[in-house]
Amino acid sequence: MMICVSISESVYSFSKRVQGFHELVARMVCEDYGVEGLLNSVLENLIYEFRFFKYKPPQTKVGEVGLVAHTDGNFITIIHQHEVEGLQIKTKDDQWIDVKPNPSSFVVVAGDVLQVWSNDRVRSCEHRVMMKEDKVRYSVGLFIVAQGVIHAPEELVDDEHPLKYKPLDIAEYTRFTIEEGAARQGSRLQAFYGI
Ligand SMILES: O=C(O)CCC(=O)C(=O)O
Ligand SMILES: [Fe+2]
Repeated sequence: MMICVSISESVYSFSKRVQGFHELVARMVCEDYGVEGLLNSVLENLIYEFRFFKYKPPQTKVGEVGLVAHTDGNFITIIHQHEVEGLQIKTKDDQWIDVKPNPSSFVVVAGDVLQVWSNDRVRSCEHRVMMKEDKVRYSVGLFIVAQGVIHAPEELVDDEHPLKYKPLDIAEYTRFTIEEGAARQGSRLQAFYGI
């Protein structure tokens, strides 16, 4: 029982710190696009889900897929890998690059909802897990999830950036991403909007 209490306290305090880091990232995004006045309304509409992942060592060969390529359907995800590598990010020129684990580093992954909110200024990032070492792999992620209906603020719509997406109903999009599953080829956001 004591162990449970101390684990839940540790998880809570760790996730609170990562939440603080996310708030900094959100501030940087808003400042970068000249909409710092919107920061509070963006943050107010978010909830935080902390998830733990455990990947078995590769069953047949080293270099097995642990998690298929996908973009996250939420706003932003912050990932931390514990010791064993595996996370890969796809670059703009379609190259997969390894993200090496480091005790003090976190990976900030833009999700589909940030792409909609930013009117395509920030693109959701394709990533996957490749099991390259013959070891169990642990990672944690703080999934920052928007609620309600998300649309690009008018400040981010202009002649150079015409409105790209109709308002996104998060509940409807979540249902769609669950039905499509992570294994779908191509962008779920594009499929949802039929573009
Ligand atoms: O385990 C990881 O490093 C990534 C997990 C992930 O991308 C996800 O659950 O969406
Ligand atoms: Fe992901």
